[in-house]
Order: sequence, then C-alpha cells, then structure tokens
Amino acid sequence: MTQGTAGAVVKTAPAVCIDGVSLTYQERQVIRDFSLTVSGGSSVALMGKSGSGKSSVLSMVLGLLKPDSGEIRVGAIDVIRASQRSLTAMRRTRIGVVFQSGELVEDLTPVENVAVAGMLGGQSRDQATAEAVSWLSKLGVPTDVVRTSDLSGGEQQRVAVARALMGGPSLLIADEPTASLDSDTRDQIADAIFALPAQTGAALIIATHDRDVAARADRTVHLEEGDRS
Ligand SMILES: Nc1ncnc2c1ncn2[C@@H]1O[C@H](COP(=O)(O)OP(=O)(O)OP(=O)(O)O)[C@@H](O)[C@H]1O
Repeated sequence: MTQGTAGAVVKTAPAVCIDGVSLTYQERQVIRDFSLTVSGGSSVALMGKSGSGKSSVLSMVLGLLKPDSGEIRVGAIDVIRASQRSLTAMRRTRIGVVFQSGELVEDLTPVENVAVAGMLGGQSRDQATAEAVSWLSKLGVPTDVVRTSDLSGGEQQRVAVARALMGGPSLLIADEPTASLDSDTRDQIADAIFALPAQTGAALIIATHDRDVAARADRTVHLEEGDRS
C-alpha cells in the first residue's frame, strides 16, 4: 500500500494472485483451473453453490491446503513453495481471517481474544492490548466485559473482525462471516468488513452465499462446480 499526496490509498501490486489452480480430493476434482487476482484496497466476493470450493480456495490462499497445479502468491510470497515456517509467519503477520463462528475463546475477555493475535504476530503484551482496545472501540464493542461469551452474537463477530485486523494485515479473508446473524447485525458486520479495503489498503476476499453482502464487493466471482462424478 502507498499513500497518495492527499492521503488516499493508492491501489498497487496484487495482494493475492491465484493462477490456474486445480484441486482434487480423493480423486474428485472440486476446483478446475481457477484464477483470481485481488489488488490492495479492493474487495472480491466469492460465491457458488455449497460444495463449489469457496472454503477450499481460501484454505489454499492461507497455505493450509496445496492445489494439484497452478500458482498462488500473497504479495511476494509463493504460497505453494514456501516453507511451513514462512507460511505460519505469513498467516500471523499479513493475513487476517474471520470465520462464520468467530472461533473466540469464551472465557477470555474480548480484549484478550483480540490481543492474542497481535502477540502471535510479535507484539508485546502492552502493544497488543492497546491495539486491541483501539480496534474494539472503533468497531463499537464494549471493552470492559469479563467474558467474551457475555457479548451478543453480533458483538462477538465484531471481536473476530477486530482480531483479524491486528497488526494491519495486507489481506483479509472472510469465510461466511455473516451467516449466523440477523439482518441488522449482518449489515453492521458487513459495514465493518467492507470499510476496511478503503480504510487500510488491505485486499478483501469474502466467501458468502448472501447476495446482499456480495453486492457490496467491488467484484463478484462465481465458482463453478468441479467434477461431480
Ligand atoms: N478434507 C476433505 N476431504 C474430501 N473432500 C473434501 C474435503 N474438504 C472439502 N471437501 C469437498 O470439497 C468440496 C468443496 O468444499 P468447500 O468446503 O470448499 O465448499 P464450499 O463452497 O466452501 O461449501 P459451503 O458453501 O457449503 O461452505 C465439497 O464437495 C466438499 O465435500
């Protein structure tokens, strides 16, 4: 990301480049020759029927799953050939992830749930706590709550968004982040997530079944079903 003279975020080199990727599970090809490039500061909604491979694409970008063929880059990192160590560092420092369920530790405070991501990324406890409080406040989550499980579902999902933002990732990946929410809360979470590319220069890839959520993205990409035989 670079800043223009007026402080506006200028879109630069692709944050993610997926080129001609195919994936087979147990002899069944689920993704065939899929390509997608996403620039910093822009958003893409990944749509497709259940089982079309949306989560698998996200797992491949995270380096958790290797395709049979094709290339994947996150910034300058060759995700397919990178060592496990580099991939772990990439996930901790460059990529923020939000899942459907939030995956928070119920007994920790919201601040602790968020700060832990900063500490894994190399921040001191004090730095991480200060950044966690800042993101939670920006996202309108109370920071004086003792147990994260005491928050509402929408607040918990905002905690998950705050956690994904720790350390200023260049890529944000969201897998059905609004699936379990009522429509008002869904809109609040979508507002928070879709504001990020413009605010921070991060690229956003969001997998969703929700057409209203997808409509907020700069582009929508439909995954075709692979080999169903
Ligand atoms: N570990 C696995 N072993 C075998 N098949 C798998 C595995 N993981 C996923 N699949 C299959 O790969 C296909 C794609 O799954 P994936 O979860 O990526 O789809 P999706 O589009 O995210 O689905 P949904 O919208 O239901 O979340 C599905 O048919 C699924 O059953």
